[in-house]
Amino acid sequence: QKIATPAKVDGRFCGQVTFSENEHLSRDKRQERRRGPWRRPPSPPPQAVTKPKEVPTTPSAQEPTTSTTAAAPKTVLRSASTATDTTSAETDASITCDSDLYRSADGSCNNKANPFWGSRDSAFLRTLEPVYTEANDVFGPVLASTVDGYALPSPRLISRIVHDPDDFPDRRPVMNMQWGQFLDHDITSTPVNPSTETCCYDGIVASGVAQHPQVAKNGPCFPILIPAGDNHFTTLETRCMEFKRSYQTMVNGKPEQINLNTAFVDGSQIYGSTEEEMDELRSSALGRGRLLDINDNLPKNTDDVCVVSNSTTDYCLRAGDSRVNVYPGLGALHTVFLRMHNRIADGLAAQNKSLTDEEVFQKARRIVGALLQKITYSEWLPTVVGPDAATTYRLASTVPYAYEPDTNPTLHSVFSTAAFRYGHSQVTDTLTINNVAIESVNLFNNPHHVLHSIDSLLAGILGNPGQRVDRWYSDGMTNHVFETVPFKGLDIVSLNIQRGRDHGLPRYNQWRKECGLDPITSFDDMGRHGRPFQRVYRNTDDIDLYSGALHEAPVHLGVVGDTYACLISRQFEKLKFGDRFWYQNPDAPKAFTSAQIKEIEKQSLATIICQTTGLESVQSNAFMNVARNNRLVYCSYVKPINYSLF
Ligand code: HEM
Ligand SMILES: [Ca+2]
Repeated sequence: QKIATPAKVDGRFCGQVTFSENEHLSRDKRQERRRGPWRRPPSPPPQAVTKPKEVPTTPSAQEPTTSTTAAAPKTVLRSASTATDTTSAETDASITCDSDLYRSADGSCNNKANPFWGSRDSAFLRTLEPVYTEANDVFGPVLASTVDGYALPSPRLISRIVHDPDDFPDRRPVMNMQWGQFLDHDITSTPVNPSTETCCYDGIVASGVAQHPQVAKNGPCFPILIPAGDNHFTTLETRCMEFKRSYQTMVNGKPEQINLNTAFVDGSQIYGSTEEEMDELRSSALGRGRLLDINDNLPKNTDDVCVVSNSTTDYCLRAGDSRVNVYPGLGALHTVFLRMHNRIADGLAAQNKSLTDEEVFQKARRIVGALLQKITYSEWLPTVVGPDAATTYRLASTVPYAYEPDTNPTLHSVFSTAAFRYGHSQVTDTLTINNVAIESVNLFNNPHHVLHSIDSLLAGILGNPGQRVDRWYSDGMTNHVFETVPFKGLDIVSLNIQRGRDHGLPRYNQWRKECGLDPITSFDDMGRHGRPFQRVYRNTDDIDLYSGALHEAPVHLGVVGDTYACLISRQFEKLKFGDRFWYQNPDAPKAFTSAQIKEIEKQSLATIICQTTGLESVQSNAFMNVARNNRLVYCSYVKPINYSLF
């Protein structure tokens, strides 16, 4: 039962986010929208705080380098986040945080003194300064060894030699991976340069150039040139992989990338990261406070590019994050939470006849956000970074909560560019749906199974083992990502390594030191993994973070090694203690009562799947296998939230 793929999906790769003009409202428009009916009238007088100076982009980085390059998007970029945690930004405009009842759609005004911390369009933060080559005002990616000046290995060579396809099933189910992607799309989305140019031009490989000519000029093209001898991309035509550099702004004199999502774990992948997106995803047609649906499924996206094998029954899905179609497991979780929002809205509306559409919507959104935080921190994170890091970084929900206004929740570049991409190693070669193992190439960008087989899809994700986080990847992820034309698929490992270089990310050993770990001084330090690394890298100090960290053995009871556990835990600590609307914050506006928190904490991903699908049972921690200490929850016994408490 293979689903046919169309011959061509237009030049854009699905799952890659670019700016579009209408995504960007002017600040005035945003301010105007922010004054929705649920916003408290400004009494006491609104607190005016300053907005950081609009940061100009370097013409060399952003101006079209060829006639086919699209203009840089018009957007108000926020560098309130500043290049490091400690530097302060210049300011020139102000934003009025006139509402305090609920989270804003774009995450602004969460921190009252620094209203853009964690908001959409913030520049990423740096713990270690970015490293770019600097010549003639061009900041380019570092492509040579800092030790001996030799060219760094091609990302594809690293992928093929170090991260070759192999099969090491984990004890944990596919859901452990799937929550990671769903959560990732709540907190980070880095736009690429909006140019529509095809970077792999005819003859680029045959000409023998080391890099695309635009690299020296900081143009958008930075395609991955594949060395001869590749076992999959063998022809001159296929030995070039499309890659556009990320959109850049300038922060403290250096290029910086930006985040299109709200940093907070606030359900922005469900609700959108702007007021406009949120408005478009809502509907009161079937009752107050609901999200738009089509027969309890996600609504239609007419702008996206996805595989629609049967246009009468299938359509591209729409959600708060544009990448919803990339993988069916992801679309399934989006559907579960869309349904959960609508169940909650119906429950609240039935309980309280006087609530307006707006009030029901915001209350339901707040409960869904709390559920996401509870599941992420209490059920999922300890299985990823292990219970020790969860304790060290105060991630457990049993730690008494006190909001820290000096904690900046804005995402760190290293987290989005490398550490949190560890989950690509967990992706399996197939998903079993209706008893058929379907290959990745027929899963990417294909909403069919989400629309027609969600129960079977989820049962497979909960019941089948995922892959271990290790240096080995599935063939689907290294040779066939978003493939619609044979041998024109992408390699996720190559993209991740190239992205690290695009963003000027310091190298693996520097991050080990930053995390208080010993640097790797000899390939022998890497044990049996040293040999493949030595085949591609000349020096251990050249190893790219994304690649190097994946040779580490997992931490006790977690899936990632020490370096990623450190980088991931640090970020989640900030996302918790830097979130004024954190569900356990007793001082949050409209703070949940302890009875309400208890009621929320009774729910789990298992009970939520139970309430929104036809499954009969789900293991109580959905991220671990069924075991004596992880028994099945029988869905017929699951009680919905007691809405009378809210
Ligand atoms: C299930 C299949 C998945 C596919 C097909 C997929 C695909 C992709 C692609 C194509 C990119 C952009 C790469 C680039 O050009 O830089 C990306 C980025 C990323 N992925 Fe995945 N991914 C998957 C699963 C996951 C999982 C399980 C996680 C985490 C546990 C994850 C975390 C990330 C992160 C953090 C980014 C960077 C996001 C940003 O800021 O833009 N992905 N993924
Ligand atoms: Ca978010």
